[in-house]
Amino acid sequence: MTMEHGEDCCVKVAVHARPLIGDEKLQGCKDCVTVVPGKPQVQIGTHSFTFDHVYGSSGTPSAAMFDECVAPLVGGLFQGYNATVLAYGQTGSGKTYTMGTACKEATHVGIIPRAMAALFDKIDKLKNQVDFQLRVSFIEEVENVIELYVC
Ligand SMILES: Nc1ncnc2c1ncn2[C@@H]1O[C@H](COP(=O)(O)OP(=O)(O)OP(=O)(O)O)[C@@H](O)[C@H]1O
Repeated sequence: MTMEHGEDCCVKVAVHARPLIGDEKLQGCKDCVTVVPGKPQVQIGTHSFTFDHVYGSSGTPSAAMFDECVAPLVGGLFQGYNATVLAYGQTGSGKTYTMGTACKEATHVGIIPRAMAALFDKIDKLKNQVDFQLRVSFIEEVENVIELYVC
């Protein structure tokens, strides 16, 4: 698939490469994806792939990912822009972890709780000037069953 990217494109693609997890280490798996330092690029074998953003497994990628990719979209909501953030990847690649809907570790806060905190922070600052109405829906596919929650 070819996708135009850059400042002018309204679709941005960020990659979050996760480290090997317990079972993979036990099975002797080796990391095959290398994040190229200083570039939004991953290397697999001799092939390089460039994206809008690439985050490795060190540091606090979800904080940087939120600040660079999602915070501007939360700001845009208050200027009337719509935005969608979706996680795509094969099973076990880290979508739930990255989005933060299964936060078990206090040290890892994913994209959704960060977006909610930023949203309510902004609402709190503007609440004396504007009335806000919030509607939340949450959709998750679990073993081919789609669950939709609307609050
Ligand atoms: N960046 C990361 N650092 C450390 N562990 C991670 C990271 N990303 C994912 N993991 C771990 O990898 C495993 C799989 O991640 P996760 O459940 O988020 O995958 P998924 O893409 O949502 O899978 P599925 O599509 O099957 O629901 C989990 O044990 C998770 O804790």
